[in-house]
Amino acid sequence: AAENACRIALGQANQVRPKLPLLKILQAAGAQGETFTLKEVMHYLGQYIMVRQLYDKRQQHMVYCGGDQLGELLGLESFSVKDPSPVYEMLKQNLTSAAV
Ligand SMILES: C[C@@H](c1ccc(Cl)cc1)n1cnc(-c2ccccc2)c1-c1c(C(=O)NCCN2CCN(C3CCCCC3)CC2)[nH]c2cc(Cl)ccc12
Repeated sequence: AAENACRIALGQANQVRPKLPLLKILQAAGAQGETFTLKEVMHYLGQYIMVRQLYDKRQQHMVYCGGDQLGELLGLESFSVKDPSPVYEMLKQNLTSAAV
């Protein structure tokens, strides 16, 4: 009924469309397609960091992304996963709403 239609519409509403530089990073981590939920974007960025071994093996909350496309996108040499603000800042610049 109407609430279902609304739920379906809202379900679509939380899709985001990464800009090309971010999309390339997500695809390098195995992402398919061009629109994602924010949760999926975070998952693939985490996978990317692991696959590219950008985190410090001893201090595993530290990510050293200088020299990597991720660092280019963040404008950072490194960051701690304990302070997500630079990542959210980057996402604000690199995600557009995919609402129909
Ligand atoms: C809470 C969450 C988070 C999520 C977003 C943010 Cl902006 C900060 C923090 N988080 C906590 N540690 C990590 C992390 C740490 C090192 C290497 C990879 C991921 C993550 C990140 C995830 C993720 O999807 N995390 C799932 C569980 N993680 C636990 C850590 N695990 C690894 C830790 C290093 C050793 C191998 C396992 C992987 C699964 N996605 C991210 C994307 C970015 Cl741009 C940065 C960090 C993460």
